Amino acid sequence: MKIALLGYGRMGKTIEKLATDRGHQIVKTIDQDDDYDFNGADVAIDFSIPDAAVNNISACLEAGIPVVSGTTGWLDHYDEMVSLCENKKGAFIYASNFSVGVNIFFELNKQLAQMMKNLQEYDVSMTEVHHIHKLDAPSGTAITLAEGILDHSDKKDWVLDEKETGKLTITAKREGEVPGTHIINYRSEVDEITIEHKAHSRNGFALGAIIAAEWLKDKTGVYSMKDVLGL
Ligand SMILES: NC(=O)C1=CN([C@@H]2O[C@H](COP(=O)(O)OP(=O)(O)OC[C@H]3O[C@@H](n4cnc5c(N)ncnc54)[C@H](OP(=O)(O)O)[C@@H]3O)[C@@H](O)[C@H]2O)C=CC1
Ligand SMILES: O=C(O)C1=N[C@H](C(=O)O)C[C@H](O)C1
Repeated sequence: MKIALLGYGRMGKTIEKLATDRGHQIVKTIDQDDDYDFNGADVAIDFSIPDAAVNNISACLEAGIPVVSGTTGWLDHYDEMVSLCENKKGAFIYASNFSVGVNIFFELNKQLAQMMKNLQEYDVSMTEVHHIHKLDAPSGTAITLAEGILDHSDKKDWVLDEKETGKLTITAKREGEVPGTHIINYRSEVDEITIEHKAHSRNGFALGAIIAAEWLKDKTGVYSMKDVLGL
């Protein structure tokens, strides 16, 4: 498979290594200020920055190239990208987190939230920990987890680093080179339940994105990692 990488930072470079090991070819890396010449790519993978994701995804869809995006912090424009993909009869997957483990964790989180739904004595909160270079907070993964909780809760919204009655608190910590840790805690006066996903490196995110690209290459439509993994 011929891959164009949009964004050639920590994730772009990790994907390059793992994709090459799987027999794929990186035919183009597009970083800031590059033009959108995809050099015959079969598929594009975007791990760039929040401000660039919409232009990058649009350029792929306009060029008829299936696109996998893992960039976080741009989701106010998600519906526009879905419409563009449908208009162009293109192919598009976004995931806040491509690792298989986190996608299992998303399902576990929803099941736990469902079980805790009527147990008013427990208060739920979330903590995410990432490296100091991360531009957005809370993480995209934390927002997906929060949506999974809010769907089964009296809480109406989430708040970042604050406590507000009726809202889910997400605490975002930035420490050293932490690849990504997400913790959900249900606490009552008598006990607490905690579930945690801790990435040991970026390899899980990168491998998941490559698997998504392999899966998407010959399809049209808008998909999620749930479709890719059959969850
Ligand atoms: N969904 C998932 O599974 C995961 C998502 N992420 C997300 O992926 C994104 C990238 O993370 P990471 O690799 O760590 O970040 P980096 O900062 O290491 O890489 C981002 C790269 O994008 C480049 N860039 C800037 N502007 C553009 C542009 N217009 N077009 C293309 N590239 C551009 C930057 O170039 P320059 O340095 O020159 O500005 C940089 O090389 C983040 O949003 C992060 O949250 C990360 C891990 C997993
Ligand atoms: O910026 C990162 O590094 C990560 N970003 C994603 C997010 O915002 O959820 C996924 C992962 O946690 C690493």
